[in-house]
Amino acid sequence: MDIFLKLGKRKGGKDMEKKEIMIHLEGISKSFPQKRGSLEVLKEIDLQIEKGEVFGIIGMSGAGKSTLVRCINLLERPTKGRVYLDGAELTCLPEKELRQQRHSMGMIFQQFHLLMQRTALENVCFPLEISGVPKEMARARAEELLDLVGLGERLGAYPSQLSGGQKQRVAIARALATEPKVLLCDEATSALDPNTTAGVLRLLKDINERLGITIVVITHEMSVIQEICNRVAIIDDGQIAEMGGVEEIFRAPKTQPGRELVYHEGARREALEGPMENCYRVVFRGGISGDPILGGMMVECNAVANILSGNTRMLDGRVYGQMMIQLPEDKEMREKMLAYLREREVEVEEVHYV
Ligand SMILES: Nc1ncnc2c1ncn2[C@@H]1O[C@H](COP(=O)(O)OP(=O)(O)OP(=O)(O)O)[C@@H](O)[C@H]1O
Repeated sequence: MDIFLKLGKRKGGKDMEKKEIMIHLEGISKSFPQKRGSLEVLKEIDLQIEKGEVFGIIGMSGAGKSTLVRCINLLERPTKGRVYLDGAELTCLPEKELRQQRHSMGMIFQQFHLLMQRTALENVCFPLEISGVPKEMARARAEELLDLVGLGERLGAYPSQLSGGQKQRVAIARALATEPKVLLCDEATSALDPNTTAGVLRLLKDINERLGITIVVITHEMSVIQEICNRVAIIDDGQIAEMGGVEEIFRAPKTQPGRELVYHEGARREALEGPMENCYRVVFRGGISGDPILGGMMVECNAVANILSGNTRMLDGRVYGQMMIQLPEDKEMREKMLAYLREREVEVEEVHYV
């Protein structure tokens, strides 16, 4: 298998770069038998995740995200296709060797899955003990990892004595115990409040940067993707609808599932509010509080835009603002206003619901 992916020319003008691939899914399909026939949950998924990147997989409920992540570590056997990890095919391995390879993939879950009768330290020691690491060594490594996740002072605490965010930190330390190449995160922050979520995401990013571990983030929340991922695949009905850089997809999603996730965080507003006329999504560099471009447009054109919603996002260290606006019915006036925005390098796209 070719484990190098040619990326082509990048924005900064760098020449062709070769990136090594950590996870390669080739034509993955998965069906579950039903009383009558079968349910096709994944359909011919092709995906390459580079070494050292934080890759997001996003989709609405039932899209097949969890099944996909379980096919990566082969907790679920794909019906068709091959899975490669760091150049080695996993799908052809006998169960014993596969168990060995699974140590290269740590996983964390929404519900933490900690052993409630064991302390934080014992939870982290557990995978080391079952893989035969001597007790003292396991303990030393577990202490080091709990320190890394900010719980160096809570080694003796039981899960019931820890907050949700702390439990997830223990789970992260446990997942790192076997020194995996990849960390799979299945809705790891979905049970946490926004502040705790931000802390856990910062920790994951830090682990990615410090340890160079490839991270795969499964989520239904675009804000999670925007916070830490480099690239994202949007899954819809068991297929990849769209894939690309997070910034690129935020600025101009190309597919309907992509637009629903970016514009409305996955809520199907169309069904709730019905179509609207003359509505546009505008994306500004530098956030929406900086240059008063919309104000300038209204003064210059002597017409009013109805501001329907707006927010600011930080993507890869750069600030972007997005707004949903409604422009006047008069076509000539609308075009004048749109031209004003486009001249100022604001990205504008007509939307049919907000
Ligand atoms: N073991 C199974 N047997 C039968 N059907 C399954 C099984 N696992 C998943 N499914 C079905 O596959 C579809 C996709 O489920 P999956 O959990 O992968 O989606 P998801 O995108 O992770 O959704 P959610 O975020 O709601 O968990 C669903 O219709 C689900 O009922």
